[in-house]
Amino acid sequence: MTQSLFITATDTDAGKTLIAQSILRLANAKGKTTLGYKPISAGCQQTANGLRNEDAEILQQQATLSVAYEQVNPIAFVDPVAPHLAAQKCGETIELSQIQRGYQSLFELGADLLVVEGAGGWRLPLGQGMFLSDFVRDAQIPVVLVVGLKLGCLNHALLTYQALLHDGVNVVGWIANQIDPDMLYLQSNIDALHDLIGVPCLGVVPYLKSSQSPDSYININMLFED
Ligand SMILES: Nc1ncnc2c1ncn2[C@@H]1O[C@H](COP(=O)(O)OP(=O)(O)OP(=O)(O)O)[C@@H](O)[C@H]1O
Ligand SMILES: C[C@H](N)[C@H](N)CCCCCC(=O)O
Ligand SMILES: [Mg+2]
Repeated sequence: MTQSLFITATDTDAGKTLIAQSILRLANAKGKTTLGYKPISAGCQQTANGLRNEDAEILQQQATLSVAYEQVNPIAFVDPVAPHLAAQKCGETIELSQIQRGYQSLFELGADLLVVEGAGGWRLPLGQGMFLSDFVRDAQIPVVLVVGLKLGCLNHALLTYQALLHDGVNVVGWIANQIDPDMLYLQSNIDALHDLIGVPCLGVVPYLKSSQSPDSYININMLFED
């Protein structure tokens, strides 16, 4: 049975891709078969093969099962902005049904783990009164919340956690990810997050040099039954 996970965060640039690829690597190392899904990307390069987004390429490369780029990332925009605004500029609308179909087709491949990376934060607007969170809620995908550790993250983390609970999704855990190398009162902030968020912490990732891996700071054992 496929275990799906949706990686959300307190904000864009909080570390969703860093954590998503780490979870894939850790699952691969346990002998699991894996797939990644980045339903919507904004911030793409135009290539001879079409639009390509770095996050989606990373997820595609880390997965053990090989699928076409368009399956990993069906909806892509050039401009690195809110996707529904990029869509508007192109005269397009983002369809929830396309996101759902893409998810279903990957799910049916039967990997042990399917890691889905959001875009921006939890309540990402898709336009027409819809949100990416609607897809996650309806598909009942368990959620991991990445908290980008920087000043202001307590409010962002709590608002996101409250919205997740309000939406009735299964929050399997949260991961603290230090994105500000000089954050003051770092440990006190992490302690406050432990107090505020009522689900397990799956890891605390320090600020990393580009050559360093987050893998040893993350524990995925509780994501799997065996
Ligand atoms: N712990 C860390 N230490 C150092 N740099 C980090 C850390 N976490 C993330 N970064 C860097 O911060 C940037 C944003 O991280 P990342 O791309 O994972 O965020 P994201 O939440 O996936 O963003 P988006 O919303 O664009 O998908 C990247 O350059 C990444 O390498
Ligand atoms: C371009 C960026 N890196 C992300 N892919 C998209 C972030 C959208 C944020 C929308 C918002 O909540 O304001
Ligand atoms: Mg990302």
